[in-house]
Amino acid sequence: MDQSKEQRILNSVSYNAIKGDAESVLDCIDKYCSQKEWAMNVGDEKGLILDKIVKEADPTVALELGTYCGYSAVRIARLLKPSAHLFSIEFNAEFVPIAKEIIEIAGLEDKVTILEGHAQDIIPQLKTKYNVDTLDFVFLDHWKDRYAPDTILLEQYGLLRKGSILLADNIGFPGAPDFLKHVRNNEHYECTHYPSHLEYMKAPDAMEKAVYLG
Ligand SMILES: Nc1ncnc2c1ncn2CCCCCNC(=O)c1cc(-c2ccc(F)cc2)cc(O)c1O
Ligand SMILES: [Mg+2]
Repeated sequence: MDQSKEQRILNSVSYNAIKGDAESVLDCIDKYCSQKEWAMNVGDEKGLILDKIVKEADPTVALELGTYCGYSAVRIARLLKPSAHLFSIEFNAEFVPIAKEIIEIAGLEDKVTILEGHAQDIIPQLKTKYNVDTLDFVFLDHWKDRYAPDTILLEQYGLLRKGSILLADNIGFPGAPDFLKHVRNNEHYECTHYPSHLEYMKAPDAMEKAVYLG
């Protein structure tokens, strides 16, 4: 059976990255996906915006929706302080082992827990099953039409606190209009728009930061 694109990305990281060096893992994926095969990692340009917001948030508990190959999990986890942890939810069973391997090559396996399943099924379990109190930072990068309903779930399950920072990928393309409608002109959120470009392409894209005000 032919290997998948995601398996080929893992092969490239495994062969070219320096073990335990998160930066080299990111550089390897960005190089492969800009020169060989496009893939839906947040990428180097939007990755700098992600870095900036993670540093600003300095989260103790972070959540990512949509792990894919683990690129943004490595990007986030490499910036976390020693006591901090990232939960990343991925529903595609084929991607989970690949992401786990890439996160391990980056030496960040102790900082990241990948939870397999749909966000809408796992979010309700975060407090009871995963001992989460509230989330300091959430990166939304899964199905674009799930951003809004899953944000509402986070609110309803008391997982957001005054100052929790949400950052959403692909506000420009593929777009997440319902999410923008939910957080903008909403007294419970303070929003900031970050224009950028689609990963590894010239096409415009953007990210949206939404700070929960309680
Ligand atoms: N825990 C969970 N719950 C629900 N869904 C879950 C999930 N875990 C995973 N998924 C399912 C996510 C599937 C991938 C989501 N991301 C995307 O669909 C995505 C697409 C593009 C794109 C751009 C230009 C194009 F021409 C084509 C595609 C770019 C991006 O940066 C994207 O993030
Ligand atoms: Mg994305």
